[in-house]
Amino acid sequence: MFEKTTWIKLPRNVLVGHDVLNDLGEAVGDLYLTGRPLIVTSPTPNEIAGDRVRAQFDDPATAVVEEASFAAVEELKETAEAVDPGYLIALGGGKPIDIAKMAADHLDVGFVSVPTVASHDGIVSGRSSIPEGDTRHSVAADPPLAVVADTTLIADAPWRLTTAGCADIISNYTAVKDWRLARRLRNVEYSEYAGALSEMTAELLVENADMIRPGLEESAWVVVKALVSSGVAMSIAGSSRPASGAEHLISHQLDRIAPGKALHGHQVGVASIMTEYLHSGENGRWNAIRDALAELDAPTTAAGLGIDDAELIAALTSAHEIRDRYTILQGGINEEAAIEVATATGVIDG
Ligand SMILES: NC(=O)C1=CN([C@@H]2O[C@H](COP(=O)(O)OP(=O)(O)OC[C@H]3O[C@@H](n4cnc5c(N)ncnc54)[C@H](OP(=O)(O)O)[C@@H]3O)[C@@H](O)[C@H]2O)C=CC1
Ligand SMILES: O=C(CO)COP(=O)(O)O
Ligand SMILES: [Zn+2]
Repeated sequence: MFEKTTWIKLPRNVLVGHDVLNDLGEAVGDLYLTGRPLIVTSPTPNEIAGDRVRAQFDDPATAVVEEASFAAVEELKETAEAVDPGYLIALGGGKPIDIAKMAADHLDVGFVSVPTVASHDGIVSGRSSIPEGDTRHSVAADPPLAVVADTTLIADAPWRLTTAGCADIISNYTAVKDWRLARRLRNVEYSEYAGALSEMTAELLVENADMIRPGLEESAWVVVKALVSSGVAMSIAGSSRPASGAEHLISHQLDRIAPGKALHGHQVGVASIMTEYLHSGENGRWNAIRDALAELDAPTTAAGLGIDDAELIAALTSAHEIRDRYTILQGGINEEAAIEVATATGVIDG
């Protein structure tokens, strides 16, 4: 008997463009939600856009989160108990969006994502990534009911956050290679649709890297659209597989070994250069990944990430231990081989 079931949860409305923050109320109205909104934001986006958001709703409440942590999720749930919102609106970067996403799941209400930076694909996905101690938990949750991404705001945000978003997308290229490898060697469930969408998104960004420039609204638009595609690919797959392979394992290890030194997207970008080399050897496309990152002003070396060579090698050699996800690093890479790949790709000087 045929027993497969596919349940894909996707945002219903995705609005990307010039001044679309002014259309947030209308986009939310179109979702037929009831009750008052609780706006979950952090200090800077609250200052930049909080009033414009509040002005579009009756009786809105606001919670300002300062850090991404499980304690912040619990605190937000307590606020929600007092406020009794019908839904949450997450306004800001990954920090308030992840907190709102997780709290919305626990509270069994929907949430709307209003990113003010294009820093990684978590701003549109159904996954929260919350640090706790020296580990990072990747938690499944429902994706946003709608995404409203104002490219005017995002184009004005710090450029390094946008280049991190680009690098997170470029890393999908190796994530899909790892996923296919896992399908071949471990019969891991694989979605052709999600794999193709994710890969195409990364390819498009690599091809158009020279057109993505600071302060340009059109560039913000290209990057946000790519982040949306990547989030959709994860929703189709029902996991982060299309966007998270060995390069993400290395980045998650760097978060433990060298916390707070570099942005998530920048770390996965540098790691992706090396995992592409491991997949395809010296004649593979690792230099196309490196060149696209460089074109976008994203780091391509350990030094560019602000981490020392020993930290990078420690992350490479231990990345396979942190998660049960089959990748090119399955079984681990020894120190000698790690130094070899990092040196051959110019990530360390050797
Ligand atoms: N769900 C997922 O798949 C993933 C989630 N993450 C998580 O996301 C978080 C990191 O994401 P990131 O977006 O960098 O985090 P933040 O939300 O902390 O945003 C980054 C910085 O940008 C500021 N900011 C936000 N909007 C603007 C703007 N329009 N102009 C100027 N500054 C602005 C914030 O200020 P301020 O703090 O003052 O508000 C903050 O200092 C981490 O918590 C990480 O764990 C990372 C990768 C994947
Ligand atoms: O960052 C992500 C995709 O870009 C999420 O992946 P993880 O599941 O590894 O946290
Ligand atoms: Zn990522």
